[in-house]
Amino acid sequence: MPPQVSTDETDELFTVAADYLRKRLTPELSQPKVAIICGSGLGGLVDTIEETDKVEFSYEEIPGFVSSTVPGHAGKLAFGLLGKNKMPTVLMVGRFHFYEGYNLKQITFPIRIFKLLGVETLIVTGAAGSLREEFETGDIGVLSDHISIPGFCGVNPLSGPNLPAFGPRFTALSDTYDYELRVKAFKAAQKLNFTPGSIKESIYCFAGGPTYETRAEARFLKSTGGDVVGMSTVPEIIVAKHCGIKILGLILVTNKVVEKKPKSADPMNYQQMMNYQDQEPVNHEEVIALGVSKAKDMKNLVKTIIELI
Ligand SMILES: O=P(O)(O)O[C@@H]1C[C@H](O)[C@@H](CO)O1
Ligand code: HPA
Repeated sequence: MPPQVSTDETDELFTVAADYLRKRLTPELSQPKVAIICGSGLGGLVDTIEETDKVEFSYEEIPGFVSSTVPGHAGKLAFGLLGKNKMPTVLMVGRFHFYEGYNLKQITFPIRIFKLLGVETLIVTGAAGSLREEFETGDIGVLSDHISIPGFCGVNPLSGPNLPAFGPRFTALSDTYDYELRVKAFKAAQKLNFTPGSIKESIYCFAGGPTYETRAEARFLKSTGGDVVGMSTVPEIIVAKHCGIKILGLILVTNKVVEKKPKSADPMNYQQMMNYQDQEPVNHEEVIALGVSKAKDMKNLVKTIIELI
């Protein structure tokens, strides 16, 4: 049974967890340069590494890791070589979410382990709902910025004592999303002949979940300037930025966020105007199914980006 994480114990556990993994890996795999976090339904990204090289650890066996409790998040760490350039890579096949009851230190614990192992680039993937007409289901968003709704209320993974070994007390987030990596994402999409316009720069709104948005919340989020909304991604990105890892965020648009009222409603017909039920509510099964159906595109995209690094 691995030690359980409490916020106070976490600091020493970074070294314990990194040593645990290092001791069980070949020198080639124990110093990954790239880490990938697989979002809902995107666990298939693990197939981008060759089966022959792959070494996997279930989260339950790694000191300090909590468990993935959400369907579509397998709960294992996979090490291997990825792409033609055989990039040493670690994949989190399944992530942790705030709404699972974990604190932000627990959710972001793996990021500092990656830093200790030598990771220089983090590719975060996730599912998100579209807040904009022009963001269609199945589109891929390349994150250019984010808005952390919990962050405005002081819910931030860097709250509490700073860990100077990893980074400064105050971290600027104005240039969080690496320019070169964003360009590489678009180059890779072009190389793969993705439909023009199906990959777009996007601003991600982080909401705590697990509830999807009310119509009024959706309207509020649209007014903030965000393009997509999801329940993850930002905590990991903040901690990666704190410790100087380069970041690329890739979002799969799995659904459209609810509309205020039916578009077709006749303003003179109160029965139509008050009937909000004509849009199917979003559900997690649909989110996973979309992820699985786009898995091949996401895999090819990530692999091609890494070959351009
Ligand atoms: O882990 P991600 O952000 O990919 O998953 C999204 C957010 C919730 O976990 C879930 C809701 O359907 O999908
Ligand atoms: N809202 C929040 N999180 C999500 C959504 C959504 O519509 N879709 C996938 N994750």
